[in-house]
Amino acid sequence: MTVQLKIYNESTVKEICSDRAGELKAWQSMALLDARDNIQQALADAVQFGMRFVLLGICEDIGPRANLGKGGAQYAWPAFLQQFLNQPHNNAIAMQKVLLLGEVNLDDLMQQAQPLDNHNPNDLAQLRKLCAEVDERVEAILDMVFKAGLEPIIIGGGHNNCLGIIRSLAKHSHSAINAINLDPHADFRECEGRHSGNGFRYAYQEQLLKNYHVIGLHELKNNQPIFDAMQSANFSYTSYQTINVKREINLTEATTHALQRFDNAPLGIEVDLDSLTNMPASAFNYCGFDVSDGEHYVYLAANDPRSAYLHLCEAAPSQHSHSITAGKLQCGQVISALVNTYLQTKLSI
Ligand SMILES: N=CN[C@@H](CCC(=O)O)C(=O)O
Repeated sequence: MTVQLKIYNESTVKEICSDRAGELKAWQSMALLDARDNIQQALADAVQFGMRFVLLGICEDIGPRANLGKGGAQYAWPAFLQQFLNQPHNNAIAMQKVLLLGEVNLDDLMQQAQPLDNHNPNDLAQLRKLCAEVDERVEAILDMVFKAGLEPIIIGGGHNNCLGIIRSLAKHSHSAINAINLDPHADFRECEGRHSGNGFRYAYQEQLLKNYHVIGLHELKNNQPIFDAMQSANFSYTSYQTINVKREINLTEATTHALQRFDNAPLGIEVDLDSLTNMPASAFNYCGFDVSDGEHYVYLAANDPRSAYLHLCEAAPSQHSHSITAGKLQCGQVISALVNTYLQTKLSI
């Protein structure tokens, strides 16, 4: 299979970046892949040159739409880049260790998905088939990233993309993996065709997910079969109600206890941006966590030496109630804050 990857070069980056005399911006300190070479070799060379992290974008809303949800998740990655690349560079984060790889090439699939109406059963089935194709493309790129020994940060698109990431990491580590997820939804719906609400269920069915814990799962935003399936898989959660309503346990304790229960298998850090209050997303949430809670969760999980990737998904700038411009600013800033937290934490351990 040809790897469907749009590798960024200087001109891609310059289109969205600005400069200022007397200061360095993040983009001026980061590396791009030298795409003249074979990609796998170029990634290996990047490691030799001191790269540790890879930024990879996924510009799709096929998964959320295939889950009967709303579109717009394809705009999260460019919104993130606009903010993140233009932030000033200083000693707080060694951006020299960050490789801006590019984005999964999904242009053809997005084009096929564009006219489909998820209220029409035939179109819905087609969206789910396209989502399975997205899975394959995500997996193929991550195979190269993990093989090179790089740590990916995957941004944009729906939560469906956890499956491609988990398949790749499990293959690379020759074992099922563990995942922690800040999310009001378990995304453990039945395997009825691929979409953003069943990535962890498929991973479990494929025996790629050993243990799975959801932080902030909303007791009233998941159907009973999801709770039953989570229980029979022996997976766990700490509910939003337990943390924020009854306040029986705080976010720090909930996350720390969950991390302590995992074994030594590689760990995926998952954040559904709809866990945060007022984030533009398909499942817009007025009853969620603050941005600083999200940062704290990422900080705790990134401090765990088993953590192997960060996946930030479901933000959809076009779902902002005022304008897509306001949505891009909000998604860009919040996703950047989570990436900054991850990098600062990982670089300090
Ligand atoms: N990844 C999110 N899944 C949720 C929300 C669906 C939506 O409204 O987009 C779910 O399946 O319930």
